Amino acid sequence: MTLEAVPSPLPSATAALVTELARSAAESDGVHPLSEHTLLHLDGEHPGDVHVLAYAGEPGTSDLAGYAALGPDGSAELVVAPQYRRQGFGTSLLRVLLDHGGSKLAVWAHGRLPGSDQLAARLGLEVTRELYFLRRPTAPLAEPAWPSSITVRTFVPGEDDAAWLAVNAAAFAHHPEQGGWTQADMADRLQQPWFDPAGFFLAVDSTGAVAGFHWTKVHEDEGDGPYGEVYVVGVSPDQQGSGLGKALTLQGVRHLQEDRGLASVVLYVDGTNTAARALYEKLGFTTAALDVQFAPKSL
Ligand SMILES: CC(=O)SCCNC(=O)CCNC(=O)[C@H](O)C(C)(C)COP(=O)(O)OP(=O)(O)OC[C@H]1O[C@@H](n2cnc3c(N)ncnc32)[C@H](O)[C@@H]1OP(=O)(O)O
Ligand SMILES: N[C@@H](CS)C(=O)N[C@H]1[C@@H](O[C@@H]2[C@H](O)[C@H](O)[C@@H](O)[C@H](O)[C@H]2O)O[C@H](CO)[C@@H](O)[C@@H]1O
Repeated sequence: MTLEAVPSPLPSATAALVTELARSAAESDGVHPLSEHTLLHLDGEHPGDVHVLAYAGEPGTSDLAGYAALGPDGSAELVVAPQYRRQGFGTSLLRVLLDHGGSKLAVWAHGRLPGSDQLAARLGLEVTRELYFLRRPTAPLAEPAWPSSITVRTFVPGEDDAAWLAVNAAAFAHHPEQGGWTQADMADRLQQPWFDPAGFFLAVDSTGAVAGFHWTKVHEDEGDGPYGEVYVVGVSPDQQGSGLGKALTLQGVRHLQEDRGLASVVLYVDGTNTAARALYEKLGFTTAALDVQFAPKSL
């Protein structure tokens, strides 16, 4: 076993090995081990990112047994190839993450698969965050009821970027990742094949200011048939409690099931987000899976 910590950028040949390793694990586990953010950061230079590579044999060969990603904020993910499990690769990768991330480390366990709790406990980590994965099969939905003076339109790339970033930052000021999105984070996603401005809704007030948004996403080529996602819904704090979030959510889900003909819609929501969870439960979403983050136990 050989491990090496590599600062971004990752050589493209190595990135391809990591992508294949993640695909193999997802096929075996039924859960993707790496998030959209980590996959986007496999390519290109992202200052502060660290890639940890675990080789069964010599470094630099194609015999990649495991991979871990560590961001400058301490968020991390790790995956061991199915054929290399129970051989200590996960423990070794997690030790390197702890060496580099220290007390800031917050490592995801998507789907909280068997072994993740045991591995975390062995190295003194505890669950510090729960992220619920909800699903709603296509079913009739009410028309959106827009608050007075609010109209809805779709996002115009290159024109609405700054306004969206400002409302997103305000709506998610207390969110560990979403509120900190930059123009670069947005641009990464606008360039993705799944991006569709027709599925990105902006609620604007009588002055034309953006009061809220619902950005939808369609997942294709992920094994099962295509499905939609409530990718992110946000309402400006001064507009919250007026029915806008419900109207925006309805607008996007109706678009996914009626305009895009998708059989189901999913979404992710933090366990502590009582307002959003209440809204989605009311609209018929139910829990399909749970992701957790582990962090070093507080002393
Ligand atoms: C998939 C995702 O994007 S998850 C992330 C969702 N976005 C965020 O968390 C960003 C910060 N929060 C927000 O932007 C808003 O609070 C939202 C989007 C969660 C809700 O938007 P709002 O406009 O406030 O919701 P709205 O007024 O439409 O209320 C709809 C329902 O949500 C629930 N709800 C809203 N606020 C609360 C609250 N503070 N406590 C409990 N339930 C609440 C209620 O069930 C409400 O139904 P009601 O009509 O019976 O009151
Ligand atoms: N509802 C959103 C904004 S608050 C949310 O909670 N996003 C999470 C979620 O993101 C998903 C993840 O990146 C998946 O890999 C990707 O396929 C989905 O499209 C994303 O919505 O999980 C992330 C952790 O894995 C988390 O950082 C986001 O905040």
